[in-house]
Amino acid sequence: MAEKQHPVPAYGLAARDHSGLLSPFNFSRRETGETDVKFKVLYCGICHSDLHMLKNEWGSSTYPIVPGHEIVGQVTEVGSKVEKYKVGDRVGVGCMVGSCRSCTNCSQSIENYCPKMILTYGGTYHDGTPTYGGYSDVMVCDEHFVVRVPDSLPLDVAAPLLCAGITLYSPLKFYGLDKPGLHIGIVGLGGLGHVGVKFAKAMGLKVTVISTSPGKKQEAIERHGADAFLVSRDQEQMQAAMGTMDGIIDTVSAVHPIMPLIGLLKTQGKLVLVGAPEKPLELPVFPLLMGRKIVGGSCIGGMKETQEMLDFAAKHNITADIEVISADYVNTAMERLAKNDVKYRFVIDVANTMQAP
Ligand SMILES: NC(=O)c1ccc[n+]([C@@H]2O[C@H](COP(=O)([O-])OP(=O)(O)OC[C@H]3O[C@@H](n4cnc5c(N)ncnc54)[C@H](O)[C@@H]3O)[C@@H](O)[C@H]2O)c1
Ligand SMILES: [Zn+2]
Repeated sequence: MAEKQHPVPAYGLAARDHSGLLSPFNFSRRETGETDVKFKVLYCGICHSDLHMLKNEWGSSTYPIVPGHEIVGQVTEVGSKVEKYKVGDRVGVGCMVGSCRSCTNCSQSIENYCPKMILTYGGTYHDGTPTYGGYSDVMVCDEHFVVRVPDSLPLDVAAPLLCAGITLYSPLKFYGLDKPGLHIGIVGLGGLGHVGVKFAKAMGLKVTVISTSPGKKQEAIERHGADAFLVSRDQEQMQAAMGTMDGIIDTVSAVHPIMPLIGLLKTQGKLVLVGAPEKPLELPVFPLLMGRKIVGGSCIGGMKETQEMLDFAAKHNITADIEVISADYVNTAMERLAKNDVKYRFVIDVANTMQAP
């Protein structure tokens, strides 16, 4: 029984099956261990991955699922060996809550690629119990997987940075697409895409948004700071932009053609996929060979880099554009997210709207 596994009562929203419908769920969290931080969850962002997981679109979901990996809150208790945090601190937890801490990847601060990485929800913790995410009132997490939210960032608009922010920041850095003056494309102006534009602009890049929705052009440019906007279905526009980009970050959540994107790249340009469609994409080989082009992937970021990203966001005043919702709106929010009807991230006001009855 999830309710009795651990001593600390917790309350949240869970899906019981692949209908993905969320409803109230009583469960429990472990006692605050020596290196654990316990915090009251204040806000939690809704990532498209939550939707994929709720509906078992990746085939790996086990129910019940309490989603949520863009979690921010205030520390209420710390274990005796915790060094970095104290009661009252503003903290966040992203997509992972554990890893082996000893493999090559862990020792290089890329715990996100540890073969034993433990997801914030839908995973199994070291003690054998299932992990539950941030659509819940309380969180307990080892301090290594907790980050500090800088004081200048309001918590609600900072929450989406914990996943969306790091998912765009990390590939820009790793693939060398962070050099001022480079031209990059960002495909999909959703939760990931819109913060990606902001990070890329703060790095001094020229940014073109590539989208199927012409209606997003004005906001992409005026609100998020993009330099240009391409409607991916407009052949003429796409043709005119061929061979102009040093890199492209593709955030699209559904199956889509990547051939036109490869065409937009300069010789030796890089197409980085971060969106996670449920089915494979078709990979045209010749256009890659002819321009020595690179297709890569990227998955969130390590803990050190996640903290660096938050500090960078604070320095450059980067926050997400959000729609704050109450807990009882979450199923409607999921329906809207599935229809791309969100500007640009839903964030649940957990503290004020999610209380145990
Ligand atoms: N790699 C990672 O570490 C990582 C982290 C977080 C999310 N993701 C994945 O990234 C994807 C995007 O997440 P998000 O939260 O930004 O989602 P979102 O729904 O906010 O944004 C997705 C964008 O893709 C666009 N889109 C959807 N279908 C399309 C299609 N067929 N053609 C063109 N554009 C289309 C939408 O209009 C929207 O702008 C999801 O698949 C999610 O699971 C990956
Ligand atoms: Zn996410």
